[in-house]
Amino acid sequence: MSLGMSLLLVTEALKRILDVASTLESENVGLLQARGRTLAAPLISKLDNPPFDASAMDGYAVRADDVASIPASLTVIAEAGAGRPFTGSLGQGEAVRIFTGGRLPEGADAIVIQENVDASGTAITVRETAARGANIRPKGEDFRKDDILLEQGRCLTARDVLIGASSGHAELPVVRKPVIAILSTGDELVPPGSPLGPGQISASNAYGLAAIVEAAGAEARVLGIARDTFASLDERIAASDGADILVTSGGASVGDHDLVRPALEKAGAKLDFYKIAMRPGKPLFFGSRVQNGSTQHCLGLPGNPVSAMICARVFLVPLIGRLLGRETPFQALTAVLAEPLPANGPREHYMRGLLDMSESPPRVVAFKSQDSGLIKSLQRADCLVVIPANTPAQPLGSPVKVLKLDI
Ligand SMILES: Nc1nc2c(c(=O)[nH]1)N[C@H]1C(S)=C(S)[C@@H](COP(=O)(O)OP(=O)(O)OC[C@H]3O[C@@H](n4cnc5c(N)ncnc54)[C@H](O)[C@@H]3O)O[C@H]1N2
Ligand code: MOO
Repeated sequence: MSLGMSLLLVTEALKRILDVASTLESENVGLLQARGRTLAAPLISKLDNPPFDASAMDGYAVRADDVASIPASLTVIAEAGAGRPFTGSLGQGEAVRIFTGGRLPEGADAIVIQENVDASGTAITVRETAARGANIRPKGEDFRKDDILLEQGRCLTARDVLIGASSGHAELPVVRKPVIAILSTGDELVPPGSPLGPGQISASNAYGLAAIVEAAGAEARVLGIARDTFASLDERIAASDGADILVTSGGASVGDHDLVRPALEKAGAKLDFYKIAMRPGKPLFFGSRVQNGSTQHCLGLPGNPVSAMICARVFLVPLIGRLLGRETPFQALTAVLAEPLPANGPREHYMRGLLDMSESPPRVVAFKSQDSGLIKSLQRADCLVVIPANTPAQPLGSPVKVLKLDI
């Protein structure tokens, strides 16, 4: 465990977090519950699509040879609607009335659309030729039985669900949703909407964090607010039993009331690291504890709402991704500074800013004030400008790494 002044680099901290996490077990869910879940195995088609040669239009199934010279007179011998196939066979000079989705009758090899036909009882006159295969969707044209349609690890979209249903699956195997317990700590916190007493503030972190957790494909279990006492922390930590990750906010620093780490250690957690070379996010800690044979990862976020949210995006979202068996890298891009930046200190700085993608290369401005108490600037920002530790002052036009904020 790294303690005291040895601050871990952000990349190293992230690696250590991801290295100890592995994909959770899978479960089957119905198609209506599948969107947003992570596919636990490749999706293999059980069917050909279409399952039979099918008409793409309303009209008449014919033999292409019979309509090679027009006008052509044919006799309608039967009807083939969708789901009501004609089981006989079509001979020379014959046609079958067919509708979109109807199975192509044996003997037919083209569909003439009804707009090109004059009908009088069972006698029809075809006014346009139709080439072999015209308006027919051949069996298996789209996909075939045993084709791999979706790769394992995909976050299922609406279109994925559609193809799951089309390929004969009533349920899909998905990775179990990680359960993320979220614990707020601090004597000063009151639930949002409650009147503030002296020195109190609105406890916002759990709500922002729960939203990130849900967006990342996990289930949030909000544990409420623990007071700055071991008794209160012990009780709330116990309520996290069974959760895959326990995220705490606040009480991570060095103050007299920062009891979260000792309380977690009391509850059996082994700390892996504490303090990282990141701004905001210096007092971040990570560890894990084993309960009833399963591992619970413990991520301690700083209390400042901006720090908590940025650290959740940088560390918690990839950790959830790892439990789900999918990669969720931050999409880093390079932009140039539209305003100069002062020299950076000893921590990698994740600066809130605004990105202008309409220029090439994109231009970015980092806000002047980066105090981690300023919630409105996080809300307004659309990116984080990442400045490595100890970078000297940078003039306008300098290239910088930028992470788009998608939270
Ligand atoms: N002497 C030092 N003081 C501090 C250091 C340091 O290295 N030496 N680090 C600073 C840094 S950096 C940070 S970040 C903060 C984080 O400290 P904690 O994680 O212990 O957070 P708290 O003190 O509990 O809270 C900080 C701030 O955030 C507010 N807060 C807490 N929880 C919530 C919540 N759920 N919703 C909204 N706001 C919350 C809290 O009221 C405080 O204002 O420590 C520095 N100090
Ligand atoms: O690292 Mo703290 O999160 O800057 O305010």
